[in-house]
Amino acid sequence: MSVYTCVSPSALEDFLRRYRLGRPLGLRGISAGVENSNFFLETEAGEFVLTIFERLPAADLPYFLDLTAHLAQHGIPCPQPIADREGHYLQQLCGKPAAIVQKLSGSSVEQPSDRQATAVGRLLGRLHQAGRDFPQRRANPTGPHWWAQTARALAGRLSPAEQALLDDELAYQRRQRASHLPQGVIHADLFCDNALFEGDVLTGVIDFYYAADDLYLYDLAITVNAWCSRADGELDPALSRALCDAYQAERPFVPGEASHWSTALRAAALRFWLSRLYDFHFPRPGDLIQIKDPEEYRRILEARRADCLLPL
Ligand SMILES: Nc1ncnc2c1ncn2[C@@H]1O[C@H](COP(=O)(O)OP(=O)(O)O)[C@@H](O)[C@H]1O
Ligand SMILES: N[C@@H](CCOP(=O)(O)O)C(=O)O
Repeated sequence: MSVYTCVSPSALEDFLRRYRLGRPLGLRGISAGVENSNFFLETEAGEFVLTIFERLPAADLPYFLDLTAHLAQHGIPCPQPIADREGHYLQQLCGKPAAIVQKLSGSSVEQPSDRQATAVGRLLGRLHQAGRDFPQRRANPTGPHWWAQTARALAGRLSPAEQALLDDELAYQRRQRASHLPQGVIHADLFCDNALFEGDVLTGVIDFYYAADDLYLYDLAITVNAWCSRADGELDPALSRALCDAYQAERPFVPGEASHWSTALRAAALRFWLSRLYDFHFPRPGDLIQIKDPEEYRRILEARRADCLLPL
C-alpha cells in the first residue's frame, strides 16, 4: 500500500473549494499503487479518485492528464480528469501537485481468464490507435538509458548471479535495433492492477503515469509478461495467444515485428526487474508502502531468455 502524504481535513476542505464538487464527505487511502498517493474521495458531487503526485516530474503531469482526457474522449475507458473552477486539471495539495479524476467501477483481477486477456489485448490495440493523433510527445524515461543508469546505481548490491544476468541482458539489448518498428503513445504499465473488470467486461484502464512514446510491440510485451506469466515465469500459451490475437485484430503487425517479439519480451522483463530491484534496495519512506517482488521479474526474464525464439 502506498500513501506517502497525509491530508488533513482542513487542507482537503481548502483544496475542494477550488472545484465544483461540493464539500468533502470522506477520504480513504488506497491500498494499491507504488508511484503516487491515491485516495478514494467522496464529495457532495459523487465519488472520485484523488492523486497526489510524489515523484513524477511536475513538467510531465499535464501530459498524463491531457493524454487520459484525449483517450477518454476517443472511447477508451479510462479516468477522465476533473477540471477545477478555472478549467485546469492540475492543482496543488499539501505543497505537492495533485489531481482529481473520475472513479471507475469494477475491480482488478489476479488470475485473468482467457476472456479477460482477450479484453485487455483488444483494449491495448485500441489504445495504440487512439493515441495516434495525440499531439504531445514524451520520450520514455524508463528506456535503455535508464536501464544502464539504474544498473549503475545497483552496482555492489546484487548477488554475483544477479549481476551476471543483468550485465548479459544489457549487453544483448544494446545489440538489438528496433527503431524502424511502429511507435507511438504506449501505456507502459498495463499490469493486472491497472485494469478494472466487472466479470469479463473491462470497465477501465488506469495509471497512465508511465505513458510515453515507444514501440507498440514493447507495450504489448509488457502487457503479456504481466498478464500471461505463470509463477515460475513461463508464459501461459493460451492466455498469451488470446491477448495477442485480440491485439492484432485492432492493430495488425507489420513485417519485422514478429522477429523482434522475443527481444521485446526480454526488454519488458528487464525493465520491471530493474525498477523492482531499485525500489527494493532504495525504499522510500511513507505511511503505507508497497514494494513489489523483484524475484518475480527475474524469473520472467530468465524464462524469456530460455525461450529466445518464441513465436508471436
Ligand atoms: N480512476 C480510478 N477508478 C477506480 N479505482 C482507481 C482509479 N485510480 C486508481 N484506482 C485504484 O487505486 C489503485 C492505485 O492506483 P494507481 O494509479 O495504480 O497508483 P500508482 O500510480 O501509485 O501506481 C488501483 O489499483 C485502483 O485500485
Ligand atoms: N507495475 C509495476 C510497478 C508500477 O507500479 P504501479 O502501481 O504504478 O503499476 C510493477 O509491477 O513492478
